[in-house]
Amino acid sequence: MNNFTFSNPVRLYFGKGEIIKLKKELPKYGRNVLLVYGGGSIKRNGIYDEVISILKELDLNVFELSGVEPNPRVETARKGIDICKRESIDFVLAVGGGSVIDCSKLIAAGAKHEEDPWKIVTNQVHVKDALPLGTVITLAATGSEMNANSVITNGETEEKYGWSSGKVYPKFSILDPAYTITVPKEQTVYGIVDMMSHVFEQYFHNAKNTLIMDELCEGVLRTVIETAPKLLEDLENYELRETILLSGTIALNGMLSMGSDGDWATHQIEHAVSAVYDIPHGGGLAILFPNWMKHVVHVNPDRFARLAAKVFQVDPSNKSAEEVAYEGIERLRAFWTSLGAPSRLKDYGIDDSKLDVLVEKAMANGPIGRFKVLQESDVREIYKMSL
Ligand SMILES: NC(=O)c1ccc[n+]([C@@H]2O[C@H](COP(=O)([O-])OP(=O)(O)OC[C@H]3O[C@@H](n4cnc5c(N)ncnc54)[C@H](O)[C@@H]3O)[C@@H](O)[C@H]2O)c1
Repeated sequence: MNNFTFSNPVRLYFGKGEIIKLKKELPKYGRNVLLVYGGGSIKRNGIYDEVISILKELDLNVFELSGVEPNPRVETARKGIDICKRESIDFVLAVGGGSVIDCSKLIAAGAKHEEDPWKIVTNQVHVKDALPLGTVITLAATGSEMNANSVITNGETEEKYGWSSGKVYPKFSILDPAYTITVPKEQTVYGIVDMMSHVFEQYFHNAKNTLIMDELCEGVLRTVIETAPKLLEDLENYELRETILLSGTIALNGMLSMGSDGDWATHQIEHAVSAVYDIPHGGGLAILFPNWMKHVVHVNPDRFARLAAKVFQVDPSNKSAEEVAYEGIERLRAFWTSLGAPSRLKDYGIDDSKLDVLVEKAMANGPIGRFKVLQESDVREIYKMSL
C-alpha cells in the first residue's frame, strides 16, 4: 500500500426518524440558516414540511434557495452566496441529492471569499474557510453527504468540474432511507450505477498489496449487485433502500482509497458529456465505464480477472486472464442493461458531431487517469466506442 493519512469528520445520523437530530445539531451554529433544495420533490414527499417544522420549533431565521438543478450550476451557487453575504447566514442546510449538496458546498465556501465561485471550482482560489454545512440526503448515489467533493457546471461555458476542500465536509449528515423511497426508478438506477462506478474508480490503481481494500471494494459491489434488482422490483422496500443508501455513502467517503490512488479518468470523460448535453451523470457513466475498461484492460488483466471472478462470478478455469477479464466487463454491461441503464451515447441522441469539443473538455487540464494515463487519442477512442 501507499502511505496515507485518513480523516473524515462527518457525523452520520442513519435510520428512520433521524431527522429529529436536527434539533441537537442546529443550535450549535447560530440563528440564520440557509435552506437549500432542488426542484420541489421535497415539497411533494413531505420532507420539506418535516424540516421546516423543526426549524420553526428551534426559532431559527430561515432563508431559502430552491431550484438547484441536477448537474448544479455555478449561477445558482452565486445566488446562494449573495443570500449568505446579505443575510449574515450562519449555517447552510442542504436537503436533497448530490446536486443540492454539491451546490451547497460551493455556497458555503463562496460565502467566505470575495472572488467569483467559479475560481474555486477551477482551483484558481484556494479555499481558506467555509460556512458550516449540514445535509439531509434524499437520494442514494454520490456519497457527497460524507465527502469533501463537489461537482459544478458552468452553463455559460459548458464546463463541468469537480473540486474538493476539507473545509466543506458536512458537519453532519442525516440519512433516513425512508426519504429515498420516492426516488423514481430511472433515478434509482443512475444512483446505483454511480456508486458502483465510484468503487471501480478506486479499485483500479497501481498500488501493491491492497488485499483488504480489494475485498472491501468487492464486498460493496457484490452487495449492490445483489440488492439493486430486488429494489427495482420493490421501490418502496425500506430495507433495500437502507442497504443501497449506506452502500452509496461507503463507496465514496474516502475509506476505499486507503493506501492507493484511484483512477478517476472516466468521471472526467463523463463530466464533459454532461456539461455539453446535460444528461444524468449515472447514465453517462453506464455508457462509458465498460468502454474505459476495455480500453485499459491490457494494463493489468489479472486485476480485471480478479474483479470478474470475485464480483461477477466468472469461472476462470481453462481461460486466460484476458478472457476472464473481458467476460467480467461484458457481465457488468449486461447487469447495467438489465437494470435499464443506457449503453450508448445515441440513447441520449448524442452523435459524433461534437466529438472534438468533448475530447477538448475532458482533457482541459491535461492527461487524465492514474491506472493508465490517458492521452487525447485514448479519450477519443473511448468516446467513439460509446457512440
Ligand atoms: N460530490 C460528489 O462526491 C459527487 C460524486 C458523484 C457525482 N456527483 C455529482 O452529483 C450530481 C448528481 O447527484 P445525484 O445523483 O444525487 O442526483 P441529483 O441530486 O441530481 O437528483 C436527481 C433528481 O432526483 C430528484 N430527487 C432527489 N431526491 C428525490 C426523492 N427523495 N424523491 C424524488 N425525487 C428526488 C431531484 O429533484 C433531481 O431531479 C451530478 O452533478 C454529479 O456529477 C457528485
